[in-house]
Formats: sequence, structure tokens, C-alpha cells
Amino acid sequence: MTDRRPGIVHLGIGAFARAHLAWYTQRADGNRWGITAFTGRSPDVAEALSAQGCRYTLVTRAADGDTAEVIDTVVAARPGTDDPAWRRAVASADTTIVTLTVTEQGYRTGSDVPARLVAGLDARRAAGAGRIALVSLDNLTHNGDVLQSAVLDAVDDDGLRDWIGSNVAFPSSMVDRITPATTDADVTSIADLPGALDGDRVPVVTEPFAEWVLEDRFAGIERPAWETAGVRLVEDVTPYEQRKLWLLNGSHSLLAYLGLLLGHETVADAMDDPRCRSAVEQLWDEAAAELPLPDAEVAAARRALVERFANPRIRHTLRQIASGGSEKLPVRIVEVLRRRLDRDPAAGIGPGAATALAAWWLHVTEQSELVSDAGAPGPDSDVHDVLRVVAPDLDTTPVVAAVTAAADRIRTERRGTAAARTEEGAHA
Ligand SMILES: NC(=O)c1ccc[n+]([C@@H]2O[C@H](COP(=O)([O-])OP(=O)(O)OC[C@H]3O[C@@H](n4cnc5c(N)ncnc54)[C@H](O)[C@@H]3O)[C@@H](O)[C@H]2O)c1
Ligand SMILES: O=P(O)(O)OC[C@@H](O)[C@@H](O)[C@H](O)[C@H](O)CO
Repeated sequence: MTDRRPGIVHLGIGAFARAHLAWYTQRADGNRWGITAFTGRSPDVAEALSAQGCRYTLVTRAADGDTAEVIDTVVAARPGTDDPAWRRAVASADTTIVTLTVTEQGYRTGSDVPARLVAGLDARRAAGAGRIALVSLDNLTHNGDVLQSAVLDAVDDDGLRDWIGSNVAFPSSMVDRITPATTDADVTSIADLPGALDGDRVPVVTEPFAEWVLEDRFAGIERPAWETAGVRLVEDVTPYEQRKLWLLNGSHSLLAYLGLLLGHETVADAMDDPRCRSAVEQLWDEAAAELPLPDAEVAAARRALVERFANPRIRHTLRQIASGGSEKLPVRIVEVLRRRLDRDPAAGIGPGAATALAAWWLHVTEQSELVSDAGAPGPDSDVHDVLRVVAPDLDTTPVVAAVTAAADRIRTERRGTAAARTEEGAHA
């Protein structure tokens, strides 16, 4: 039995929530809070976690070695299909926080996430359980506002809409900790690691770095003392989320598409390729020009990213990051470009953004077998089809010319890579 108060309900208990939310909650001083976790789709993680008492090993993987700790903040794990349990958990007076990691798609038209939240909130209103905060931990701009709109769009009862307006807070947050999908090799390799849970089937491997900036919108809502664990509570999360989305996630997407085209498998491999690295630096220069932050802070974030991306022991696969580009590129790349052109229409698209869009175009057309993205244009797409999906307002002659030229350069680099491989093969 746990002595933790089951005050947090989480939807989408994947690797990230277990490396971030659960870890921060374990480190917080004061009352011990627990998480009732629901999977977003497949029940597998809930079943595996339940089979081991919901405890699991968090492996912190630094460039020079691993450390392990057992996380015990998840107090129950349920399949997302268990609707009665979901309603009960959200309606419980113990619960004051609902957190989500449901990917970018979870907020889009066609997702069932908003309706599930509304069902839970309706049960809470009926139970008279009081105020609650819904906290998105997904990589979206103004994720709290996006979540609020998605929830309100799914409500068709005016009384419930009014209740949500008075009783539900939607703080935005910036979350950061590179957490790749756990591999079978990870499961095997932790068996002998001191501090690991015996026989763990669902460990999580993450990097040493962690950051969480959270809007302080919890008036009348109890929450863990996350600030004692290093969480920064702020009035406005905007500059922090822009720093993270435009520098980290933007370059991740660029590395994913360009790196896959040039034959790389992981972020660290791609970062080691001067062609990818110089495109990343160009993209960062373009983002830095639009960021409302002191130069020194941006420079420090860039230095930290070089070190984090180069960690050779974190196998963050480009294929994982490449998924869902049609949802990710508008937020990570196109938003910066739009601001650049608004500020100075003569500036044109920068080389970093042009390379990122060109690489995505070639990814969807020349590597269609790797594409995992329902919103992506098909394998016969031209540059206009690509822009129509991620930047319809930017289908202009200069943008088309720059993206086409960048695509030509990448094709030439690909031919160079293929020729070098053939030659290496001949000499082997
Ligand atoms: N992994 C990271 O490094 C990282 C870092 C920061 C933020 N995030 C955010 O967390 C999200 C999840 O990452 P993860 O590493 O835990 O992935 P994961 O694949 O391990 O887990 C994803 C979870 O989301 C659920 N899900 C996926 N699509 C859904 C949908 N359309 N509707 C409802 N639920 C859905 C899945 O069932 C699963 O429970 C990311 O998309 C991102 O927004 C991840
Ligand atoms: O998790 P996704 O699929 O939204 O994006 C892939 C990565 O860019 C992302 O997970 C980063 O690793 C993460 O945002 C780091 O904090």
C-alpha cells in the first residue's frame, strides 16, 4: 500500500511522463503525491506497470555512465479504455491535477482526448469535487490554451461550459528531457545496474538534463510542491516554450529528416555529420534572431544542446522524431519563419528553415516507407503540396525557389554519400 495521495491523474503514460512528471513529483518535498495513470491508446504499459506494482526503474544515461533509481509515484495504471475508472479518478475529491502527454495529434480534430476530458469533468461537476487544473505536457505552443480550446470545443452543454469556465485552470508549461523509446536492449542492460528494480519489464531511459517551466495558475487548487524539485513557476511561459520549441525541437526535426536522408540513425550520429551540424547552426541563428531572450541565455541553451545531442549513449532515433512532421513543423520551424518575414519582409526564408522544409519534402517523397504521419502529403508531392500542409500562406515565389534549391543541394549530398558508400564497399 502506498501512502501517496492520488491527487494527479495522467493521460498518456508513455516514457516521457515517467521520466519527467513522475520524477519531479517524487523529488518534491512536503505531502507525498501519487499519479493515477491512464494509457492513451494501447493498454500494454498499464498492464506491464500493474504487474510490477506500478514501480519502475528510471535510468539516467550520461555520456560517461548510467545511474538507476526506482520511481514509485505512479499509484495505479489503467488502460485508457477503462472509462468508468477514468471518470471516477477525475471526479475524485483527492484529484486536483490532470496532466497529459498525448502527442500533438491528441489535440487535433478527430482525437478522442477532448471528449474524454469533458466526460471526466462532467463527472467531477456532478460529484461537486471542486476546482482542478488540466496541465498539458506536450510540445505545443501555448499548450494550456490549445488544451482549453480543444476541451471547450468538445462541450455541448452550456451548464458544463460555465462550470469549466469557473472551476478549471489550464496552465501552459514547457517541459524538456530527452527520453527515447525504451528498447529491448535497455531492458536487458539494466538487470545488473545498482538501484534498478529487480525484473523490471518497463524501465525508462532518459538524459541527465531536465527542465519544467509551469504557469502559476493554481489559485484554489492544491498541487505538489514541485518548485522544491526545481520546477520554475512563472507568470508567462511563452519565452521559455519558444526557446525550447524553436531551438531543441526545431533542430530535432531538421536532424531527423536531413539525417535520415544522409543515412544516419540517431541524433548523435547526425550531429556528428558536418552537413547536418552546419544546417542546425543556421536554423539556430534564425531562431535566435526571433527569440525574446537575452543573447547570453540563448547562447547557453545552444551550448547545452550541442552537448545533449552529442551524448552517444542516448540512442534517440531519427525515425521516432520524424513521425508526425505535418503537426510538428508548423510549430517548430514555420512559426519562426513567419516572425522573420513579419519583422523584415525582405529577409526571405533563411537557409536553416529552407533546409528543414526541403528535407521534409524529400523525406515524404523519397523515403515514403519511413513516413509515419497521417497528415503528410503523398510520395508524388511537389513543393507546393508540401507548403500547403505546413505553411499555406508562405507558398510564394522566393520561398518556393529557396526550398527547391535546398532540396537540390540535399539530393547532391545524398548522391555523394551513396557514391562514398559504394566506394567503401568496393575497398572492403
Ligand atoms: N519523449 C520526449 O523526449 C518528450 C519530451 C518532451 C515532451 N514530450 C511530449 O510527450 C509526448 C509523448 O512522448 P513519449 O516519449 O511519452 O511517447 P510514448 O510513445 O512513450 O507515449 C505516448 C503516450 O501518448 C499516448 N498517445 C499517443 N497518441 C495519442 C492520441 N492521439 N490520443 C491519445 N493518446 C495518445 C500513447 O498511448 C502513450 O500513452 C510527446 O509527443 C511530446 O509532446 C516528449
Ligand atoms: O516527442 P515528440 O515526438 O513531440 O518530438 C520528438 C522530440 O523532438 C522530443 O521528444 C524531444 O526529445 C523532447 O521535446 C525533449 O524534451
